[in-house]
Amino acid sequence: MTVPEQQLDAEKSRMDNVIEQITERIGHMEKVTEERKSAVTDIRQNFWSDITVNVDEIDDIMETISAVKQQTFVLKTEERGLHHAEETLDRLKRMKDAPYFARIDFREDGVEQSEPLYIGIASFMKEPSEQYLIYDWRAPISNLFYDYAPGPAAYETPMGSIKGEMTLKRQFIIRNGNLRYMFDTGVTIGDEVLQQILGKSADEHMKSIVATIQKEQNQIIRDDKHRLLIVQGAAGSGKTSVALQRVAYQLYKHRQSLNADNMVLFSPNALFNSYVSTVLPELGEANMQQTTYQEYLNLRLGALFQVEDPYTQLEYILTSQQEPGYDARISGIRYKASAEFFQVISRYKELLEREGLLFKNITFRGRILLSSRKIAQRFYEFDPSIRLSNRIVLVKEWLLKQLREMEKAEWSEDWVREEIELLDTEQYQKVYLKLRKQDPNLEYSFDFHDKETELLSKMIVREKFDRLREKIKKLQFVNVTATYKQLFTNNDLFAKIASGQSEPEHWQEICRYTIERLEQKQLAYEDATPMLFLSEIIQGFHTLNTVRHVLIDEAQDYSPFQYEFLKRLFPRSKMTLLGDLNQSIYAHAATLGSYQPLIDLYGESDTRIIRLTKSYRSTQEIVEFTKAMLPGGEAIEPFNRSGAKPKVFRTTGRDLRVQQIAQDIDRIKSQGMQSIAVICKTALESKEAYELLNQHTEMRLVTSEDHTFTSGTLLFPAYLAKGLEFDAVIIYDASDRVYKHEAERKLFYTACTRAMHQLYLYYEDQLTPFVKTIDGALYETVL
Ligand SMILES: Nc1ncnc2c1ncn2[C@@H]1O[C@H](COP(=O)(O)OP(=O)(O)OP(=O)(O)O)[C@@H](O)[C@H]1O
Repeated sequence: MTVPEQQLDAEKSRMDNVIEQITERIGHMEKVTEERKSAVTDIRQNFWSDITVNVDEIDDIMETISAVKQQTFVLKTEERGLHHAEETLDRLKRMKDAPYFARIDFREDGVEQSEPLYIGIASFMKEPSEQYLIYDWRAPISNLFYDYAPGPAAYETPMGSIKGEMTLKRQFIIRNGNLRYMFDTGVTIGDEVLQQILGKSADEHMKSIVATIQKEQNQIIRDDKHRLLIVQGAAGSGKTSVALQRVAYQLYKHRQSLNADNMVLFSPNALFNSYVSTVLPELGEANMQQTTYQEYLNLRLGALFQVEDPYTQLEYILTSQQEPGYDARISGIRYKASAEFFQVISRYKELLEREGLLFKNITFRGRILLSSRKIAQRFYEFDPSIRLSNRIVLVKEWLLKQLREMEKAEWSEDWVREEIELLDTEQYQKVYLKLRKQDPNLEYSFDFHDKETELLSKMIVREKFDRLREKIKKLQFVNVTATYKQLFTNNDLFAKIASGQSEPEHWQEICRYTIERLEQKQLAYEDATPMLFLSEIIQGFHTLNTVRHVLIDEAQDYSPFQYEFLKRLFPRSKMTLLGDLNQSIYAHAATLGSYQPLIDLYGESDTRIIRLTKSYRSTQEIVEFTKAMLPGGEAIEPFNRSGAKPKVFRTTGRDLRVQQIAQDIDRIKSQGMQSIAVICKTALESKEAYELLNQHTEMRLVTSEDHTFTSGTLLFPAYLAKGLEFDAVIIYDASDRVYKHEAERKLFYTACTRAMHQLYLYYEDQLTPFVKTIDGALYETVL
């Protein structure tokens, strides 16, 4: 709806006025920041000169400590003040360029006049009246903008619901302090602004969507009631965007009790982390902790095993169909990801409380000091009602005590004398000084040599035993690997604890494969979480209690087993899971065929599922084309933005295909598109494609080792492109020999849905059966 000229002028002059006030405030805050900076520097420089250090008497020492504490407190307070001033300044500078993006006029019931309210990334008040010139988008009243069209409306406050009428809803696009565009809207949030935003080129960083959050997305951002929030959203429906705005919202709403360090985002890989890392700072918030599941596995298990990453596992699944043992591996992956296997490990724990836990021999210089059998005997002598992990602690203490006795027995052993002979001067010197300190006249006494030998012996033995003690303190005497392995070597044991479950297909082969890898100190990705879980329940869980909110993007890629583990890892946390079952690409995906296992985690009453069906990323043509690949894809709704039809090229031979792709890339670039992705099925295919294509046109090969996302022409396997988006996507080889098996459908869909404006597919002979639309694309044959 166009706005009359007169109102446009009024808005412009209001905006200029607000910017002027922001500019003034910036000036003021710059001064405040400078003053605080110099106060902090001053305290740091004069930290000790303001304190009288006196350590003569105990009272003096106490007084000195108290003065240091006092001074530290003053410094910390000033530093906090400086940090706050810098943050405010930074936010004001950001607001100066675009102070707000919306206006709503709201008349509260019982009040005559409606109030205009302007909404921006943060609140701004007129001084000294404290009248709001801008409301933070997260303030309760701002909810009106996201949830209502003009007409009756209401918003919630801590004091209750405020009802009234929205008489105007207006949107602005302000850039660099200039009002570029403004219009009044009748619907919840007008399509015009969104169309402009979505029509732009892809960026190397994700953008914040605060100005155009849609009603169904807003529910996700503001949900505060449920322990577990599950978002099932179509490709491009804004799941990642919403997750980040949700973090910003939570940080605002619970600013007294929550900070960015209490929130963790699990994302698929480091590349994706780099892609989303700027959204929160853009909103003036600190970034939450960002990690990947693999990073956590490596942290916990990396010292003991070579832990396979999910991409290596996936690469095997996609490329090794013909290899012996393939079906057994797939069956093993599925089983070890399942809730059934989780149950097996839980029942195993109950059994281990009574019998079967394995320990390691404690050896010293090739001798067994304490045998695993003896340790096990001691372990099972403790009262069985004591928790497994507590009994381990008791065994640890017992072992340390035993060790003290054994250490003494070593002092007079021959090997100690031999080691003394080999000591260097520095070590001798150390002992000599120590003895002198004990008795300055000692070196003249007749037993000096004996004393020296005694001390050296103790020193040598202690050093060696310290290493043993260190291992015992880290509970390395428990043989978790062997205890896990037992499940695969002892058929009777497995049958006993898995009773009631049907034996997984290819079980004997799964067992062989598992044992073989463990013996090579390799941990297959499917074994990593079960092994870690077993280790935690035996040795005590390393819970992360300070984390209050966990967000998991690409949630469909985690298994029920992993969710059970994460639930225990973060016992005090809310969870937001954002996923799309249509983009499940892992072999264990079948174990999460629905969200039921997730609902079971915290129970129905503590769980909410929200579905997002509208896709914003791609043009209507691309969405129509891609949704036809999915059974049940009809439910996906494209956002109203039109573009070119996807193009499908049939070529006669690989060389021609490569030439055609290279030509198309150059043409797309000449149209001004910044970001182009050539997507292959696997890393293997990507390498080959890169070697061929790079001879014709410049591009970057992306691998799972990459940490930074950049724009330009990138080439990578589909699974690494997850969560990302590009102006144009080129599917390197869409032939049916590449994408044929049903298990590859979702991978293919994921690859195609990365395209925002243009999509190209190339194939030879036969096109993949997953492409169904005939009218929705342009078909061409290149000869
Ligand atoms: N309300 C919105 N306003 C503006 N842009 C939006 C909105 N919602 C989504 N988008 C845009 O749509 C694109 C897709 O969003 P996002 O990546 O968050 O979707 P997704 O559901 O996580 O996708 P996928 O599952 O395919 O990775 C992004 O460019 C995002 O900025």
